Amino acid sequence: MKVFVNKRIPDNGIQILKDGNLDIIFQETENPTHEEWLESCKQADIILSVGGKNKYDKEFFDACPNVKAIALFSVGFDQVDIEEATKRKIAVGNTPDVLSRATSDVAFLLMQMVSRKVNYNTAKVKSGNWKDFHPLEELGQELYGKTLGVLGLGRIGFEMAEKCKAAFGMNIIYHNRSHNEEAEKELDAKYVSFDELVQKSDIISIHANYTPEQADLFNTSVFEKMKENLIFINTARGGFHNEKDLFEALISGKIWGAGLDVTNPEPMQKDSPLLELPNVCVLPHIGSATLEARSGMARLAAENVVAFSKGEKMPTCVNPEVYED
Ligand SMILES: NC(=O)C1=CN([C@@H]2O[C@H](COP(=O)(O)OP(=O)(O)OC[C@H]3O[C@@H](n4cnc5c(N)ncnc54)[C@H](O)[C@@H]3O)[C@@H](O)[C@H]2O)C=CC1
Ligand SMILES: O=C(O)C(=O)CO
Repeated sequence: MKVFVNKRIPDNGIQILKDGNLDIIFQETENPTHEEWLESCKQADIILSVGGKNKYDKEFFDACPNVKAIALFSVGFDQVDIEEATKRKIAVGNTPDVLSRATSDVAFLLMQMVSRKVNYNTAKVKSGNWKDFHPLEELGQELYGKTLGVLGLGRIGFEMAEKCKAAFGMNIIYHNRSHNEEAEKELDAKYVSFDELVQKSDIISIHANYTPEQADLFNTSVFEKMKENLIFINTARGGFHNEKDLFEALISGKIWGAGLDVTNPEPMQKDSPLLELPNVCVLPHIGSATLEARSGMARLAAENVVAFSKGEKMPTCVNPEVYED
């Protein structure tokens, strides 16, 4: 079978594909146009897909009837119309668990960077604007004993809550599709409604899976209900927050600060007004960017490809219904 790999992935993944006797098609150009990418997809039976830019929807499946499976190099699968893929019996795999530590580390890091305005303060030193010690300047806020609100307490949300509890003795509240009994037992996490989460949290960290129905979930009417000291952290997907509304909430003092690893659009425009604010820290979607996580992702994605090519079930399949008769 032919597998199309649209970006270079760690060597351990390529080795697994070679050992699985797959015929590998690599993307020839560094920044392919949509048409160039689509042409390569048309030749493949399986796509090993890196990045969130390429969408796998009805239009794509119609254009590439030969494609039988998609192995994503990500745990998030919002770039795929899963319902449509399942209808066509196209198996979709993702890369859970191996990146939970790295991604929750980034959420934890952003929370601390924002709480002490690290971004702004390092820029101050670099620009020569560090003048003198002042008792009233550059005051941050401490995180000890605060309430962390997790939206989407799954694999990554759990690890973020665990770190916040261990490091800062935080109270954990969460809103999820269902109760997370492990978190309730081990972290004393309390299930709350979305409204309660918004009103009671000192820090909100988003770790839910994104769907288009949740676009702009965090908008002015939601920011208005938050505490004034609220630190907003999004490492899930940029579509969850409305960037303009977030900016307004920050400059009007409705909330205190924001740390983003994901933006809408990505990459963020370099003239985004958010980048001018002292209590904001933006990272370029680096949640899973560690050697360890990326090699785990390469392994899982390649194993999904090989399993599918042998007629076996993908080990980490998003839509296992495709294997039912
Ligand atoms: N910044 C980065 O580099 C990375 C970002 N991510 C993002 O993190 C997300 C979460 O990953 P995992 O923790 O592995 O997924 P998961 O599936 O283990 O956890 C997500 C949880 O969110 C819940 N959920 C979904 N929609 C919800 C809603 N509207 N309200 C409340 N709860 C909701 C689900 O029930 C589930 O418990 C991914 O889908 C991806 O978008 C993942 C890895 C790296
Ligand atoms: O895995 C994901 O969903 C990412 O966003 C990148 O690792």
